[in-house]
Amino acid sequence: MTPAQPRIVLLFSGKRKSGKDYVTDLLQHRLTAEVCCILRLSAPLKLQYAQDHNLDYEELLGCGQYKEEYRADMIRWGEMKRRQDSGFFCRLAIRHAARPVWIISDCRRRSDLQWFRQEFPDLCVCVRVEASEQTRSQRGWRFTAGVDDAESECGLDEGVKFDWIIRNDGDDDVLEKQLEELLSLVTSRLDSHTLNDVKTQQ
Ligand SMILES: Nc1ncnc2c1ncn2[C@@H]1O[C@H](COP(=O)(O)OP(=O)(O)O)[C@@H](O)[C@H]1O
Ligand SMILES: C[C@@](O)(CCOP(=O)(O)OP(=O)(O)O)CC(=O)O
Repeated sequence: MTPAQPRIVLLFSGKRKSGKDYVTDLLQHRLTAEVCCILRLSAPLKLQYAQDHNLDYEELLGCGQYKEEYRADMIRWGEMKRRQDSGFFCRLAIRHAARPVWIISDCRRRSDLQWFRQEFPDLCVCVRVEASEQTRSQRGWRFTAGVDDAESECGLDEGVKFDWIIRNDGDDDVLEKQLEELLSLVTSRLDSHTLNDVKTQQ
Protein backbone atom coordinates (compact mmCIF):
# COMPACT_ATOMS: atom_id res chain seq x y z
CA MET A 1 0.00 0.00 0.00
CA THR A 2 1.37 3.43 -0.95
CA PRO A 3 1.22 5.82 2.00
CA ALA A 4 -0.88 8.99 1.67
CA GLN A 5 1.22 12.12 1.12
CA PRO A 6 1.76 13.94 4.45
CA ARG A 7 1.65 17.74 4.91
CA ILE A 8 4.56 17.73 7.34
CA VAL A 9 7.05 15.12 8.58
CA LEU A 10 8.62 15.72 12.00
CA LEU A 11 11.89 13.80 12.32
CA PHE A 12 12.50 13.35 16.06
CA SER A 13 15.77 12.26 17.59
CA GLY A 14 17.35 12.40 21.03
CA LYS A 15 19.33 10.37 23.51
CA ARG A 16 17.81 7.58 25.54
CA LYS A 17 15.48 8.98 28.23
CA SER A 18 15.63 12.49 26.78
CA GLY A 19 11.84 12.17 26.51
CA LYS A 20 11.16 11.51 22.81
CA ASP A 21 8.14 9.33 23.52
CA TYR A 22 6.86 11.72 26.16
CA VAL A 23 7.09 14.76 23.89
CA THR A 24 5.76 13.05 20.77
CA ASP A 25 2.82 11.64 22.74
CA LEU A 26 1.97 15.15 23.95
CA LEU A 27 2.11 16.49 20.40
CA GLN A 28 -0.09 13.73 19.08
CA HIS A 29 -2.56 14.30 21.88
CA ARG A 30 -2.80 18.00 21.01
CA LEU A 31 -3.14 17.35 17.29
CA THR A 32 -5.35 14.28 17.79
CA ALA A 33 -4.74 10.79 16.44
CA GLU A 34 -6.99 11.58 13.47
CA VAL A 35 -4.51 14.22 12.31
CA CYS A 36 -1.16 12.94 13.59
CA CYS A 37 0.42 9.50 13.57
CA ILE A 38 3.56 8.41 15.41
CA LEU A 39 5.78 6.13 13.35
CA ARG A 40 8.73 4.26 14.87
CA LEU A 41 11.63 3.00 12.78
CA SER A 42 12.34 0.53 15.58
CA ALA A 43 8.90 -1.13 15.24
CA PRO A 44 9.50 -2.99 11.95
CA LEU A 45 13.07 -3.64 13.11
CA LYS A 46 11.87 -5.30 16.31
CA LEU A 47 9.16 -7.23 14.48
CA GLN A 48 11.53 -8.80 12.00
CA TYR A 49 14.25 -9.33 14.62
CA ALA A 50 11.72 -11.10 16.87
CA GLN A 51 10.54 -13.33 14.02
CA ASP A 52 14.09 -14.21 12.93
CA HIS A 53 15.23 -14.94 16.49
CA ASN A 54 12.03 -16.48 17.85
CA LEU A 55 11.53 -13.74 20.45
CA ASP A 56 8.55 -11.93 21.95
CA TYR A 57 7.81 -8.83 19.80
CA GLU A 58 5.51 -7.24 22.40
CA GLU A 59 8.24 -7.50 25.05
CA LEU A 60 10.73 -5.88 22.69
CA LEU A 61 8.29 -2.99 22.21
CA GLY A 62 8.03 -2.47 25.98
CA CYS A 63 10.49 -0.54 28.10
CA GLY A 64 11.57 -3.35 30.43
CA GLN A 65 14.73 -5.39 30.85
CA TYR A 66 13.80 -7.80 28.02
CA LYS A 67 14.47 -5.14 25.35
CA GLU A 68 17.73 -4.13 27.04
CA GLU A 69 18.99 -7.72 26.97
CA TYR A 70 18.68 -7.77 23.20
CA ARG A 71 19.43 -4.12 22.44
CA ALA A 72 23.11 -4.54 21.50
CA ASP A 73 22.38 -7.47 19.22
CA MET A 74 19.34 -5.73 17.68
CA ILE A 75 21.58 -2.77 16.92
CA ARG A 76 24.11 -5.01 15.19
CA TRP A 77 21.37 -6.84 13.27
CA GLY A 78 19.66 -3.57 12.24
CA GLU A 79 22.95 -2.12 11.05
CA MET A 80 23.56 -5.17 8.89
CA LYS A 81 20.11 -4.67 7.29
CA ARG A 82 20.72 -0.96 6.80
CA ARG A 83 24.02 -1.61 5.09
CA GLN A 84 22.15 -3.67 2.49
CA ASP A 85 19.42 -1.01 2.12
CA SER A 86 19.60 2.23 4.11
CA GLY A 87 15.87 2.95 3.66
CA PHE A 88 14.74 -0.54 4.67
CA PHE A 89 13.15 0.34 8.03
CA CYS A 90 12.02 3.81 6.89
CA ARG A 91 9.93 2.33 4.09
CA LEU A 92 8.40 -0.29 6.39
CA ALA A 93 7.62 2.29 9.09
CA ILE A 94 5.58 4.54 6.79
CA ARG A 95 3.82 1.92 4.73
CA HIS A 96 0.39 2.28 6.38
CA ALA A 97 0.68 5.96 7.29
CA ALA A 98 -2.43 7.92 6.36
CA ARG A 99 -2.47 11.11 8.42
CA PRO A 100 -1.47 14.65 7.42
CA VAL A 101 1.11 14.93 10.22
CA TRP A 102 3.76 12.25 10.56
CA ILE A 103 6.01 12.04 13.59
CA ILE A 104 8.98 9.74 13.11
CA SER A 105 9.86 9.36 16.77
CA ASP A 106 13.25 7.63 16.70
CA CYS A 107 15.67 8.80 14.00
CA ARG A 108 19.17 7.67 14.96
CA ARG A 109 21.36 7.79 11.89
CA ARG A 110 22.27 10.23 9.16
CA SER A 111 20.85 7.77 6.65
CA ASP A 112 17.42 7.99 8.38
CA LEU A 113 17.34 11.77 7.93
CA GLN A 114 18.70 11.56 4.38
CA TRP A 115 16.09 9.02 3.34
CA PHE A 116 13.15 11.11 4.57
CA ARG A 117 14.57 14.35 3.18
CA GLN A 118 15.01 12.73 -0.20
CA GLU A 119 11.54 11.16 -0.22
CA PHE A 120 9.72 14.18 1.22
CA PRO A 121 11.69 17.29 0.26
CA ASP A 122 10.23 20.51 1.75
CA LEU A 123 8.11 18.57 4.25
CA CYS A 124 10.73 17.49 6.80
CA VAL A 125 11.40 19.29 10.07
CA CYS A 126 14.26 17.90 12.12
CA VAL A 127 13.53 18.04 15.87
CA ARG A 128 16.03 17.19 18.61
CA VAL A 129 14.87 16.46 22.16
CA GLU A 130 17.53 17.28 24.75
CA ALA A 131 17.80 16.65 28.46
CA SER A 132 20.84 16.78 30.73
CA GLU A 133 22.59 13.58 31.80
CA GLN A 134 21.38 14.30 35.31
CA THR A 135 17.74 14.42 34.18
CA ARG A 136 18.14 11.32 32.06
CA SER A 137 19.69 9.46 35.00
CA GLN A 138 16.74 10.45 37.18
CA ARG A 139 14.55 8.86 34.49
CA GLY A 140 16.47 5.60 34.76
CA TRP A 141 19.27 6.01 32.20
CA ARG A 142 22.58 4.31 32.96
CA PHE A 143 25.56 4.54 30.61
CA THR A 144 25.95 1.28 28.69
CA ALA A 145 29.14 0.74 26.70
CA GLY A 146 28.45 -0.45 23.17
CA VAL A 147 25.09 1.37 23.17
CA ASP A 148 25.58 4.92 24.47
CA ASP A 149 28.94 5.32 22.73
CA ALA A 150 27.82 3.73 19.42
CA GLU A 151 26.16 5.09 16.28
CA SER A 152 22.71 4.08 17.51
CA GLU A 153 22.95 6.82 20.19
CA CYS A 154 25.64 9.12 18.74
CA GLY A 155 24.98 9.05 14.98
CA LEU A 156 23.33 12.50 15.03
CA ASP A 157 25.55 14.12 17.67
CA GLU A 158 27.59 16.11 15.16
CA GLY A 159 27.18 17.69 11.76
CA VAL A 160 23.37 17.80 11.78
CA LYS A 161 21.55 21.11 11.62
CA PHE A 162 18.39 20.64 13.67
CA ASP A 163 15.46 22.87 12.74
CA TRP A 164 14.12 22.68 16.26
CA ILE A 165 15.59 21.83 19.67
CA ILE A 166 13.26 20.97 22.53
CA ARG A 167 14.75 21.18 26.04
CA ASN A 168 13.02 18.65 28.23
CA ASP A 169 14.54 18.86 31.68
CA GLY A 170 11.28 18.56 33.56
CA ASP A 171 9.98 22.14 33.74
CA ASP A 172 6.38 21.86 32.49
CA ASP A 173 6.02 25.57 31.65
CA VAL A 174 9.23 25.62 29.61
CA LEU A 175 8.15 22.50 27.73
CA GLU A 176 4.64 23.85 27.15
CA LYS A 177 5.97 27.04 25.55
CA GLN A 178 8.18 25.07 23.19
CA LEU A 179 5.33 22.72 22.28
CA GLU A 180 3.07 25.64 21.46
CA GLU A 181 5.69 27.08 19.11
CA LEU A 182 6.16 23.77 17.34
CA LEU A 183 2.39 23.26 17.15
CA SER A 184 1.99 26.61 15.43
CA LEU A 185 4.49 25.55 12.78
CA VAL A 186 2.62 22.27 12.28
CA THR A 187 -0.83 23.84 12.10
CA SER A 188 0.45 26.45 9.62
CA ARG A 189 0.97 23.55 7.20
CA LEU A 190 -2.55 22.13 7.60
CA ASP A 191 -5.53 23.02 5.46
CA SER A 192 -8.49 24.76 7.10
CA HIS A 193 -10.65 21.64 7.13
CA THR A 194 -8.04 19.60 9.06
CA LEU A 195 -7.28 22.57 11.29
CA ASN A 196 -10.94 22.72 12.34
CA ASP A 197 -10.74 19.08 13.42
CA VAL A 198 -7.74 19.92 15.62
CA LYS A 199 -9.44 22.96 17.16
CA THR A 200 -12.78 21.32 17.83
CA GLN A 201 -11.14 18.41 19.60
CA GLN A 202 -8.77 20.43 21.82
N1 LIG B 1 8.79 16.47 30.76
C1 LIG B 1 8.60 15.32 31.44
N2 LIG B 1 7.88 15.31 32.58
C2 LIG B 1 7.70 14.15 33.28
N3 LIG B 1 8.18 12.95 32.92
C3 LIG B 1 8.91 12.89 31.78
C4 LIG B 1 9.15 14.07 30.99
N4 LIG B 1 9.89 13.69 29.92
C5 LIG B 1 10.10 12.36 30.04
N5 LIG B 1 9.51 11.88 31.16
C6 LIG B 1 9.54 10.47 31.63
O1 LIG B 1 10.88 9.99 31.50
C7 LIG B 1 10.91 8.63 31.06
C8 LIG B 1 11.71 8.55 29.74
O2 LIG B 1 11.03 9.28 28.73
P1 LIG B 1 10.82 8.66 27.29
O3 LIG B 1 9.89 9.58 26.57
O4 LIG B 1 10.44 7.22 27.34
O5 LIG B 1 12.31 8.80 26.72
P2 LIG B 1 12.95 8.31 25.34
O6 LIG B 1 11.78 7.93 24.43
O7 LIG B 1 13.71 9.48 24.81
O8 LIG B 1 13.86 7.16 25.71
C9 LIG B 1 9.45 8.21 30.88
O9 LIG B 1 9.04 7.53 32.05
C10 LIG B 1 8.71 9.54 30.75
O10 LIG B 1 7.38 9.46 31.18
C1 LIG C 1 17.65 -1.65 17.89
C2 LIG C 1 17.06 -0.28 18.16
O1 LIG C 1 16.10 0.05 17.16
C3 LIG C 1 16.35 -0.35 19.51
C4 LIG C 1 15.55 0.89 19.80
O2 LIG C 1 14.56 0.63 20.70
P1 LIG C 1 13.69 1.85 21.27
O3 LIG C 1 13.32 2.75 20.16
O4 LIG C 1 12.58 1.23 22.05
O5 LIG C 1 14.76 2.50 22.19
P2 LIG C 1 14.77 3.62 23.31
O6 LIG C 1 13.58 4.53 23.15
O7 LIG C 1 16.09 4.29 23.08
O8 LIG C 1 14.73 2.84 24.59
C5 LIG C 1 18.15 0.77 18.15
C6 LIG C 1 18.78 0.97 16.79
O9 LIG C 1 19.98 1.30 16.78
O10 LIG C 1 18.12 0.82 15.74
